[in-house]
Amino acid sequence: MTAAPTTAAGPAATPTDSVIDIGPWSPAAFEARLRAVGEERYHDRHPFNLRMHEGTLSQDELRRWIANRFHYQRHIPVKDALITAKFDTPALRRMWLRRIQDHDGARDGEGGIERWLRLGEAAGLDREELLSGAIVLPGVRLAVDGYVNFCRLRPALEAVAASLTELSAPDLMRTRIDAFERHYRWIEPDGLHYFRTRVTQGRRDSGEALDLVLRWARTREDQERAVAALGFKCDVLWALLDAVDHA
Ligand SMILES: O=C(O)c1cc(C(=O)O)c2c(n1)C(=O)C(=O)c1cc(C(=O)O)[nH]c1-2
Repeated sequence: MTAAPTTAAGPAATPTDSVIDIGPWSPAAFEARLRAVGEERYHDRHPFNLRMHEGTLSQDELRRWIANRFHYQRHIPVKDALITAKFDTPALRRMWLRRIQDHDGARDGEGGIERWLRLGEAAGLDREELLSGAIVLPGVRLAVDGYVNFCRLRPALEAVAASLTELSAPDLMRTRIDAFERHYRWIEPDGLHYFRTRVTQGRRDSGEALDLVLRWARTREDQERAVAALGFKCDVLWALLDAVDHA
């Protein structure tokens, strides 16, 4: 190997040194990096989701997924409460509290958690069994704990960036609704209401979160942390499906 040429002033710049740029990415380049993480690592490519979409999951497999995903759903408002507590303005807290209300509803019998329970019932699962958490797999518990604790411990920028998997979620919801209507007709159609609601909610939530992340990440280091947070969240969703797939 040849050493890099030196000058009297010290080592000369190598071609690699000359392209190192530690300034922040432009907003467009930063957004492209975030979107690329979703395109490469989102769980829509997981083998379990691919099988779901092609219609080859058995009834037991689909029920196992619904029961285990319920564990994720019921923890979303918990992690959103942890994120809300990091904000120091009423406007930000109001924005994030709406997410909690989307899941918990304004009263009993409303909201995303209730709609997910109805999805479970439409698939023949017992509401009390879902609520008991008895059928949650160890790997799913760990993945969900990982996400909640990430949002508990990391700064607001990273916790909000982790939610940006939702940039890819609306497309996945449409694919899923289509697959359920076509291949899994044994599930009562009313049960799909959760997914229909999430198309609009996911688009609005991810748009708001993206605006915040683009605004808050001023340095390259912040931007890289945000990209890494989104990569971590992709791992959470992937690990959850690994556990369901290999059960
Ligand atoms: O079914 C899915 O594939 C899926 C994915 C995601 C996601 O990308 O994190 C969410 C949801 N669903 C969802 O229903 C939901 O409420 C939600 C909240 C969040 C979040 O991180 O704040 N992600 C997701």
